[in-house]
Amino acid sequence: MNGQLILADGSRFSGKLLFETQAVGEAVFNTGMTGYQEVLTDPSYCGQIVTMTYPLIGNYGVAGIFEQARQSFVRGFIVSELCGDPSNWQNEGTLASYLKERNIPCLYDVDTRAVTKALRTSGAMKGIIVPEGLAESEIARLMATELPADTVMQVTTQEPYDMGTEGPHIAVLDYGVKRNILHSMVAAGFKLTVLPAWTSAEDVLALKPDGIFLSNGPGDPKEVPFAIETIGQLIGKKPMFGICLGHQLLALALGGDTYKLKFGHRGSNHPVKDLATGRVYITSQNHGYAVDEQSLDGEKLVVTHRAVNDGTVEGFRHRALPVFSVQYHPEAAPGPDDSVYLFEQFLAMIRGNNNAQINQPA
Ligand SMILES: NC(=O)CC[C@H](N)C(=O)O
Repeated sequence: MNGQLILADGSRFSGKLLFETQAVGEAVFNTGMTGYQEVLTDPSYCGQIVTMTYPLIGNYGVAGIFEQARQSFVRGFIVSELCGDPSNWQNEGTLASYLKERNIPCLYDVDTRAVTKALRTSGAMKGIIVPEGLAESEIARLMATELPADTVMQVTTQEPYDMGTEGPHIAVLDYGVKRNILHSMVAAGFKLTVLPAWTSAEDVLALKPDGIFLSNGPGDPKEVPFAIETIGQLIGKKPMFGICLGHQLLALALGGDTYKLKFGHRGSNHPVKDLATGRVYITSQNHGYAVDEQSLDGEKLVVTHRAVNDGTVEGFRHRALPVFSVQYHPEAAPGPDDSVYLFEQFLAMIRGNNNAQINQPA
């Protein structure tokens, strides 16, 4: 069945619908050559229609080990060639059946290069996926649908749970945490209690944790004011580490500001410079917002990492307190593991070395 991706600026891109469906979301693009299943299950994509720029998707199939959350939260998936004949020793099925079983709207055989050029030129914007021939009045109605603002509440865990058996105890505030962040922390030597996003500062501290972790997650950080307030109450009480949405919320809680990037950073090969050493790391990223450098209080905070492509803030730390965060994803999945050392840096910080700056061995 033929279908279309229609963007809010009126541009239309044709393709084939995997099954009859309609979808509304923010249209974005991801430049990863692999990792489509991790993208589909990364809760940070909640509410978005993701276009994969790599022209062949599905070529190594799907497998349970790649899942990053209890379910997919993407609103739609746009690909060029959808491979129906995967080959990989871990393969458990085709991407097409995976998408159908989970009811994830997919438009394939699309000129994804044209979609990406449109989003790069005009910026990320609302998009809809519709069957060809849908009445224009219905298209206008779908396009007018409000995008949800409560995405963190949709993705966070409903109940606390524990992971790991030994090491310092970390309270993880789950705003949409990717499983590989949790696995990376357990591998680094932490014991975790993962908490719903709405957990109060009092309840976090009642666990007597050795440190607090602020997770990645979907949406505009300013749409989660309760999290900013809770983080504000926790700063200085325990060592703290934030990733992606956690980094943005930490900046807001410290009096800084965030803004929306034109088309964001999504992919597995984004260069980031560590400003202390001059070393460049290749990182996995997925964000549409960034911390405004000018808004950070230079007396208290120092920018530690910067994106090489556009110079935006990729990390900062507190000058006096054991508090730091990064915009990129050190756990990768998919992507290079250049930055997993940050979990060890957090461990060293908790063990009392507040100025821990552990760099990846040469
Ligand atoms: N991966 C993330 O945590 C994304 C953070 C935020 N939702 C953004 O788009 O910027």
